[in-house]
Amino acid sequence: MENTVSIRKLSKVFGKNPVLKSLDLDLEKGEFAVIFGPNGAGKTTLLKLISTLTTPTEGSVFVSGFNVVEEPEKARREIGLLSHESYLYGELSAKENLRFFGQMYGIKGQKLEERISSILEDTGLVAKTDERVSTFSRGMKQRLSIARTLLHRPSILLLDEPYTGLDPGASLVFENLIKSPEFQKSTKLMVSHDLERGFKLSSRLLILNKGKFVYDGIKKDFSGYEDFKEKCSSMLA
Ligand SMILES: Nc1ncnc2c1ncn2[C@@H]1O[C@H](COP(=O)(O)OP(=O)(O)OP(=O)(O)O)[C@@H](O)[C@H]1O
Repeated sequence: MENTVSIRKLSKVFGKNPVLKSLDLDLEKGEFAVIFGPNGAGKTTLLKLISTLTTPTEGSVFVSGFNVVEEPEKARREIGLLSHESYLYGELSAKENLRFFGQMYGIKGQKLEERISSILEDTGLVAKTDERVSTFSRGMKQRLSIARTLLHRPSILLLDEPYTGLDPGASLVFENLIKSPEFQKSTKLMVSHDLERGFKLSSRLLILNKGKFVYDGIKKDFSGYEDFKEKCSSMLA
């Protein structure tokens, strides 16, 4: 099976702080993996490295075959990142924001307009299409962030604590979208502190602790969530 994320001997050092220590990871196409781990383990740093927001100290990351350091633009087109940061422009309308991001991802013309209409509908934002984002409620901004993440139909979804910032309505929109046929085939890597939700959604479970994977297994190895919690919670401290 094709690997859509391939990480080799990846290390990241901030100053004198070694945050990620020679990580290896392969994600197969369509896999839904969740990374758990204590505060400061390096989870967000790992997602930032995959999404080209920061660069490795050592090692390599390939996204759908593109080296994130050598071909960051091509790698970025493959990725949708949903995190606490909305990356939206307050002075632009919902549509203008999506146009901006769509163009950045190389989508143009009629195709872009169709994608924008469709994702605004999916996220329940049609009535807000031409309104400035600075006037949006927090929930509306969250919905638009989801739209921005999914607009270019990324093959890889990187989800950094996606539920932390989402209200129940936006959570539902998000879950329905990632379970939809369009995104079922995309590879998903989620970072979460919510063990139960992460366990339920994913097929593969990873635990990162002090910059190293201390567990890498599949959900089927456990009889259920309680079993997972019992066997793995000691690794999360
Ligand atoms: N830009 C940066 N400059 C310096 N240190 C950083 C930077 N970004 C992260 N760090 C440090 O790297 C370590 C790992 O941070 P990271 O945010 O990746 O952890 P995390 O596992 O996502 O934690 P949490 O669960 O608390 O979000 C921390 O010690 C943090 O202070």
